[in-house]
Amino acid sequence: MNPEFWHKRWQKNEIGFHEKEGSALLKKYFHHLDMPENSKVFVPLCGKTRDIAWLLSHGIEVVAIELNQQAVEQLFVELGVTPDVSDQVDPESNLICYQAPYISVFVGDFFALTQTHLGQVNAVYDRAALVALPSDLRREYSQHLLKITANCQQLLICYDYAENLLNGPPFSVNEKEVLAHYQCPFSIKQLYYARIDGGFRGQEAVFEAVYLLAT
Ligand SMILES: C[S@@+](CC[C@H](N)C(=O)[O-])C[C@H]1O[C@@H](n2cnc3c(N)ncnc32)[C@H](O)[C@@H]1O
Repeated sequence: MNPEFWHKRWQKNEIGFHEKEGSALLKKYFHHLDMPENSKVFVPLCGKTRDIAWLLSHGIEVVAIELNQQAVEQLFVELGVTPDVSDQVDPESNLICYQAPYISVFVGDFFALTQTHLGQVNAVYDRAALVALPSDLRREYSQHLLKITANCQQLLICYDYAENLLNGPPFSVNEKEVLAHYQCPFSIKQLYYARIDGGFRGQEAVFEAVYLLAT
C-alpha cells in the first residue's frame, strides 16, 4: 500500500477499520501484558483509534505513529487535548510530533521511526497495523518493530480468512504467519480466536485473533 492509498482513505473518510467505541478485545485482554506502574505503550499505525483514550484513562503513557496528519488532528480533537506540534524531530526523518502530557504521536512513516524517537516502551499494542500491510512489507514491519522497541512484549490483534476471500487491507495474517514473524524472540500465546459477529464485507468466514507475545 503506498502512502497515497491511505491518504485517500482518510480524505474520503473511508475508515471502516475505525472502531468508534475502541476495541472490546483490548479492554478484555490488555491485563495479560506485564505492565508496571507508569508504563508506556507504543501504538504503531494508530489512525485515530479510541484505544489511545482507553490506555490514557488507565494511566498508561502512549507513544504512537500514523502516516496521515488529518487522522492525528482528529485524534487530538476527540481526546479533547491541544497538542504542541513540532516538525523539528530531526533533520532526516520528516516526522512531525504532536505532544501533550502522557502522549506523543508522530506523523510520518513508521519505517522512519527509530528507537531514539520512541524512547523506552513497556509494550506494543498492534490492532490492524500488521494486517494493514501487504505481505512483502509485513516482514519488514515486524523486524523494524522488534528493533525499535528492543523486542518488547506485545498484544497483537489480527484477522484470519481464506486467501482469495477478500482483497486486503486488512490482509489475512494467520497463526503460522504470526509465528514466522515473532516466534524469535517471543513465546506466543493465542488468547482469542473467533468468527467476526455479523461477518465482514459480506463474508461470514472471517476470524479475529488476539495474541500475547512475551519473552
Ligand atoms: C487499518 S488502519 C488501523 C488504524 C488503527 N490501528 C485502528 O485500529 O483504528 C491502518 C493505519 O495505518 C496507517 N499507515 C499505513 N501505512 C503506514 C506507515 N508506513 N506509517 C505510518 N502509518 C501508516 C494508515 O494511514 C491507517 O490509518
